[in-house]
Amino acid sequence: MLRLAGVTVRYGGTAALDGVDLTVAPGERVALLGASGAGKSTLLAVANGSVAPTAGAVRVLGGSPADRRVRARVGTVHQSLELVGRLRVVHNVNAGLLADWSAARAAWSLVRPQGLPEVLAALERVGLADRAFERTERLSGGQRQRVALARLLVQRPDLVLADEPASALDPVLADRALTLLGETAAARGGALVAALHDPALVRRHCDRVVGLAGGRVVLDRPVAGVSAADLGGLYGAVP
Ligand SMILES: Nc1ncnc2c1ncn2[C@@H]1O[C@H](COP(=O)(O)OP(=O)(O)OP(=O)(O)O)[C@@H](O)[C@H]1O
Repeated sequence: MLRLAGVTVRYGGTAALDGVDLTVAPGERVALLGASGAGKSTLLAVANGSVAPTAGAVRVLGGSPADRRVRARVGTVHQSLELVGRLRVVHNVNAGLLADWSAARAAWSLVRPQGLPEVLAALERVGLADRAFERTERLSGGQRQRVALARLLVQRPDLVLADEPASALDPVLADRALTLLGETAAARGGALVAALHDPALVRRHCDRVVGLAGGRVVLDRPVAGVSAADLGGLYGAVP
């Protein structure tokens, strides 16, 4: 489903990833943990093809992550959300369907939202049906995070990548968001890889923990085998 072999990403003198080997199988729910700057976002960016490795090889769903057909099957909740603030919520959610559409249909969707029943159903699932026609920039940070989640739901990807998808959500909504991400991956027999900081969410929603430090994998274990001391090692102190 996802395979990184000896992947290094350099930004000038900094190695954001340094010789990372990682294989994720269908059905797995993997939590990426690590301190700020450890390389979590870079690993997700390499997996969705938005960053090319300086060295090493990446295979996603049997192909290259740069391949347009592969990218259409990979859904990402970005840390920066990647929403267009002046567009209405429905238009941003619609973008999850774009890969399946012709250019003409995509352009027309900006005038008249296409796939509306699906879009509204996704907004209902994230608790935002009543904000569907509002300008996205008027929503709170947590509401915007749920718009990005709804966009991923309508995309129905095989591989779900999420970069701190619950960082702006209250505990109940965070739990719901992780449930939806896991269900979305499971619906297509896929996998979930999520950068998370909350150990409680990790324990409830993931099977495996991959810990990064300084761009290297320093921990790779089933979640049941991860101790508070392991987490302390990743973050420099026991949380
Ligand atoms: N576009 C970039 N240009 C230069 N350096 C970058 C860039 N993106 C990331 N880096 C560097 O790569 C390293 C890893 O960054 P990354 O964003 O992957 O960490 P992270 O674990 O996701 O951190 P956080 O938890 O703060 O989001 C950091 O040292 C960062 O400064």
